[in-house]
Amino acid sequence: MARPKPLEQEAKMRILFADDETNLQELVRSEVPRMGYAVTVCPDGLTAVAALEKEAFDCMIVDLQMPGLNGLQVIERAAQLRPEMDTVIMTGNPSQETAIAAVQFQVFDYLTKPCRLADIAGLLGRVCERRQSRRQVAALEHRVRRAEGETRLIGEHPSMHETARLIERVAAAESTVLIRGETGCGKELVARSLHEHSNRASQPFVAINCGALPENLIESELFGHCRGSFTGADAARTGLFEMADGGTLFLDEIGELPLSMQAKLLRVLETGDIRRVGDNETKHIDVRVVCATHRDLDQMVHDGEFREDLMFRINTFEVRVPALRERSSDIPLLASHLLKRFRPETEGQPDELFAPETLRLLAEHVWPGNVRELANVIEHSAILCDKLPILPEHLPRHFSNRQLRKELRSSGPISLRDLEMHAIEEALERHDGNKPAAAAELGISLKTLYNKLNAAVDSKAG
Ligand SMILES: Nc1ncnc2c1ncn2[C@@H]1O[C@H](COP(=O)(O)OP(=O)(O)OP(=O)(O)O)[C@@H](O)[C@H]1O
Repeated sequence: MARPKPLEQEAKMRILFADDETNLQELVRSEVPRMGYAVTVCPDGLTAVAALEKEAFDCMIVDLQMPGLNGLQVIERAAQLRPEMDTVIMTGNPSQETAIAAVQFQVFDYLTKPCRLADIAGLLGRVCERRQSRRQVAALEHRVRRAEGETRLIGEHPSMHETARLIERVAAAESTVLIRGETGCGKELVARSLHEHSNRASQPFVAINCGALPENLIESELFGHCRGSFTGADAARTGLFEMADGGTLFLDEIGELPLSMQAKLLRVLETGDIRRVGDNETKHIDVRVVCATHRDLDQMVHDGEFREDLMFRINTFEVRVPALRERSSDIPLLASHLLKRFRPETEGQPDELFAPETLRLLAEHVWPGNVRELANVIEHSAILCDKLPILPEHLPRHFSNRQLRKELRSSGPISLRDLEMHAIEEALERHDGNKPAAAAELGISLKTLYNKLNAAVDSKAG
């Protein structure tokens, strides 16, 4: 007999069973709890609706022929009262009418009478599995939303308004879009926003970083493969194009795509047909492709590193996302938005969340890593700060060193040690605060770098 999965047993699925047959009522009342579920048995439709009004159930098994309200009337009412509940029909003679009603109310399944206990158990096991996968999907969606943040482009700078206007205009078109901008400036967010403003919004948005996969894997990642098509292909695999069917495929870092794959991508964009690795058949798919790059694709075309015909195919529309330093007036707004992402309970305006000196330091930074770098800085500060506002001391070390540098400079002639600090800070800024990288560039050990930073702070404190 099928057993419910442990996760669902923990939550103990609640079943509403409605049938006027007393034998079946008795059987269900005594046996279903033994399967690990809580069950409420109702002898007719009216009692079932009354139970639904009072209590929430995970699954309802309902007979179609009952006195008072019949099964379909109960289902109709249940769809209004408990839309989350899964419904199963029980019937002695499944008719076309039943089937149509089943589709209309999105009934999960039906049982044909006389039904055996094993049938009920098997069916409840399937309901469990479905509810469990739905919860897992919802949990994953929640995690993704938390990690990515909401798809809202924050920014009041005219260049961001222009980007937002372009997104709205281009979203409805089916054409491919090329998003250009520096690393971390929000290209993926723009791609998601394009998808959400398009007619495909309810379909999947699938993203891949073309630079993150070795050349030999990228084809199977994009187009899928058949079982046994290469060593290690133990099972067939659906490619990202198929996963995105009906929706949008975001090809990030398109400039990293090897030339051999560029030719294959061009073919897919022209025909809409994909072929899994090792397959002879092609499959037609309906995917809108959005690409992004931080590289100079025109120069790459010129240098023969990127196919010109592919370039023409992907840049029907271009959206340029401005670098953060070009819109530094947006930093307070963005910093507050990101702080609220890391601390969802946070409320308030930028000048309540950040000290004026903190905002000044943030505004002066050049942000080579753009909004992603700002997000890292804000996450760092949010962890260090117990009570808002965020002060300069909560910012990563290289910010407080910048402040220190300014103070040292304005206090008189520059000493050799100040100059050394200046070189260190510049290196840290260039490497986005990455100390090992900065130390390597300066030709000193990491330990020496730490010693010098600590000495600078101590001499200021002293
Ligand atoms: N205008 C914006 N409003 C709110 N959040 C933003 C904005 N721009 C970027 N972000 C956030 O900054 C982070 C980096 O953005 P995203 O991944 O879209 O950048 P990217 O340009 O695609 O980066 P890469 O070049 O590395 O692929 C994300 O957490 C994103 O939510």
